[in-house]
Amino acid sequence: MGSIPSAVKHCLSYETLAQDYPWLARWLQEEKYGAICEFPKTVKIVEVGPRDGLQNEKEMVPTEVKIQLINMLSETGLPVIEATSFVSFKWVPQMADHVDVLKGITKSPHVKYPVLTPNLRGYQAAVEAGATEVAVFGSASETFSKKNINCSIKESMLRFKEVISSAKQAGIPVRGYVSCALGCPYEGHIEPAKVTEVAKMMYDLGCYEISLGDTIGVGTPKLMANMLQSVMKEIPTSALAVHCHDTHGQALANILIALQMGISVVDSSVAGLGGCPYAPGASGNVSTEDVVYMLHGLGIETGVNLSKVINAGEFICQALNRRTHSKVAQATVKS
Ligand SMILES: CC(C)(COP(=O)([O-])OP(=O)([O-])OC[C@H]1O[C@@H](n2cnc3c(N)ncnc32)[C@H](O)[C@@H]1OP(=O)([O-])[O-])[C@@H](O)C(=O)NCCC(=O)NCCSC(=O)C[C@@](C)(O)CC(=O)[O-]
Repeated sequence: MGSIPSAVKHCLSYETLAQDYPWLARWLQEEKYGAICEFPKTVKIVEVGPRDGLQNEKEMVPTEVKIQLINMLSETGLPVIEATSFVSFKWVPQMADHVDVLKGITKSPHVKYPVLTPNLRGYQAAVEAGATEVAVFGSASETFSKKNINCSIKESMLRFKEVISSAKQAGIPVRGYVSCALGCPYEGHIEPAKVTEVAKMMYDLGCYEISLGDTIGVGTPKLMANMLQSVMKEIPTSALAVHCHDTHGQALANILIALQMGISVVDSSVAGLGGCPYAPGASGNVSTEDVVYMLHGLGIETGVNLSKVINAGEFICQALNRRTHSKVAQATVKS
């Protein structure tokens, strides 16, 4: 079991500790107390910029710009690029060109291009347009569920069930999102038990991966650890991802603790673009550039070429006439 600090031995039963906090137990097992605990050797980055990053833009972003952004990102080594969403154009006008985007991109055989599908109608349209992976998106907050997808959590599960059973028949993998995992713009604090319940329902329905979203970026590492600890009791760690918005500047810290707890899938957005139209106050996602920089600095492999991501970020920022939110890009690109 390695050397356990005597202070810990005296305060707590190590067995109880190891049972309740498996990630902490792993950490304590390190021979050198104080050494950084085991991080995953590789991390899969799920790039959500073209969808989450652009969905909240007020001015319509030309379809060709979206296509060029995805094509540039496809050359960076990113394994997953969320391309668009098959939602109602009345709800999210920016994603109305979903068919043209999905059909217009040059698909790399090394990249997956999932799209959001809130219901069977969206799923069918996505598949018709060539989608080979989809994502359903639920919420741990009842109010957010109603505001975002116009139905209760219970109703959303019925919709997801339809999508997932059709997808299963077609051999299409389905990812699941749980929004408001660390707080809700309408309800405030969300109990980890509620996040766990919703995540478990989606996992049991057949989502291969559950992405836990700090939709409005209110989380802190402590909240992240508490929430993950609860969810990990029900869902294998290898099937979990974190999706952090950086509203309060906590995203990298939250990701770091998630990595220390064994999470090896991280969502991020090029140039830190983003925000959900139904989550007032939410700022952009954590930037892909900053996540890649941190991961590489930790010696974690991503397969991603940082300078190519910075170029893609520069491209989209120029197209939007916007300064990048990525600190790494700001430090690297001389304007
Ligand atoms: C879910 C619905 C469609 C329900 O919308 P609804 O109004 O309940 O559905 P409805 O069945 O009553 O239909 C209303 C209209 O939408 C149409 N419709 C119905 N379904 C579709 C569809 N799939 N695609 C296109 N159109 C659709 C339907 O045909 C009808 O058209 P009308 O008769 O009025 O002309 C709507 O609420 C919606 O589109 N919501 C999407 C909201 C959204 O995209 N939010 C952002 C993504 S979530 C997010 O960003 C968070 C995340 C994932 O990043 C993680 C995190 O950060 O936490």
